[in-house]
Amino acid sequence: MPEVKVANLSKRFGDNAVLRDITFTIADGEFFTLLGPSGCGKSTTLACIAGLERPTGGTVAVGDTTFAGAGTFVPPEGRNLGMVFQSYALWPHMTVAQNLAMPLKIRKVDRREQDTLITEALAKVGLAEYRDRYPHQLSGGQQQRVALARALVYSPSVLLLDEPLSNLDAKLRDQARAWLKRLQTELGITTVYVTHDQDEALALSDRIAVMSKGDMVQIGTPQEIYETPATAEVAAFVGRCNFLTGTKTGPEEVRLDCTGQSITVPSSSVEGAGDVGGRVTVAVRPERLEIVSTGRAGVNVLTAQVLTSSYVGSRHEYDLRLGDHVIQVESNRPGLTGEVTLVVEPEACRLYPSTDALPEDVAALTTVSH
Ligand SMILES: Nc1ncnc2c1ncn2[C@@H]1O[C@H](COP(=O)(O)OP(=O)(O)OP(=O)(O)O)[C@@H](O)[C@H]1O
Repeated sequence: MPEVKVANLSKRFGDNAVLRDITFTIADGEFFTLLGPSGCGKSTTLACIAGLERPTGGTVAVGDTTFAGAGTFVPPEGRNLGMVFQSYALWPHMTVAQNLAMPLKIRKVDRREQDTLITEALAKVGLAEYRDRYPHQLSGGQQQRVALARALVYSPSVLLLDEPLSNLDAKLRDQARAWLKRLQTELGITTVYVTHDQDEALALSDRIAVMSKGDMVQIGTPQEIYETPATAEVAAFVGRCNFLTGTKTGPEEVRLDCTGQSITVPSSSVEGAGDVGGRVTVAVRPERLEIVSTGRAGVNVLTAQVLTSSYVGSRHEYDLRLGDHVIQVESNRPGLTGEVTLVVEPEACRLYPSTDALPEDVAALTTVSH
């Protein structure tokens, strides 16, 4: 299977620049996810790879073939890419087998060969027995598998999936996610996946590309994206995160605005957050904060008040008041109320320049009125 190379891709709709200088290379067999909030340009990027949109600038190449750029534009039907979109768009008046036959007819595959390919594709998605059913006789999950089989039936070089699971209910979606991952691994097909669901991106991907307002913000493995987000915005978007503003008072010390207390932080920080005297945002994940027995001494011991608690099966989630801030903490300790002692391991903290914009809803969540 070939590599997918997108270089300096830009796209404008009239005056609106929706993609700016997007560059990434997807390796053979990789599961690569474009992740970001609604409107950031994920689907447009995928559409430029598919040939459904013509880029304003930059290049798109698969293997040694340039599909777009330098005066070239190959239409979608010339690209041999498999596509599945949010609405599976099966033809309702055709059986499963007839749905799968359509792309083969368009490619003028002979009838006997068609039959073999349809049987193979349905076996891949576990629906060999369903070839004569109509779409309305299938569950949502099964319809989505048929859509996938229809995209695989002509052996595409790359699979492009745009929110293919978003029409499924939560439980079915979890099952479909696991199934899709197994299938992709078995087939070893290079896959570009679009989602705004961070859990889905973390669970499925070999690498994730996080986009924001038409820019590529970070590309990395799920672990890199979650544990070392490049910006506070990525930290806020991928997983839950607390943000505390303060002033850097030493190479490894920040005085927090919310309590006036100083905490020890790692000496390494995101570029622009390193200068002593500068304003910073400290980001820390809820599961990296620890509620301990009162009276504990040591580094980064803070006092907070329990505002609310909720039991979510595998753990308890607490909203705590820390000075004039609300922070979220995950804990195994049930039934905590009143004052609690909190430990913030220095290594759990990540520092960003405080000018790093946070989404408004996150900023609003972290402040409490007195
Ligand atoms: N055909 C079009 N004409 C004009 N503007 C468009 C067109 N298609 C997309 N846009 C705009 O481009 C921007 C990016 O859209 P895109 O669909 O790529 O975002 P997205 O990240 O996939 O969002 P979502 O998750 O909501 O699908 C949006 O502001 C959108 O309104």
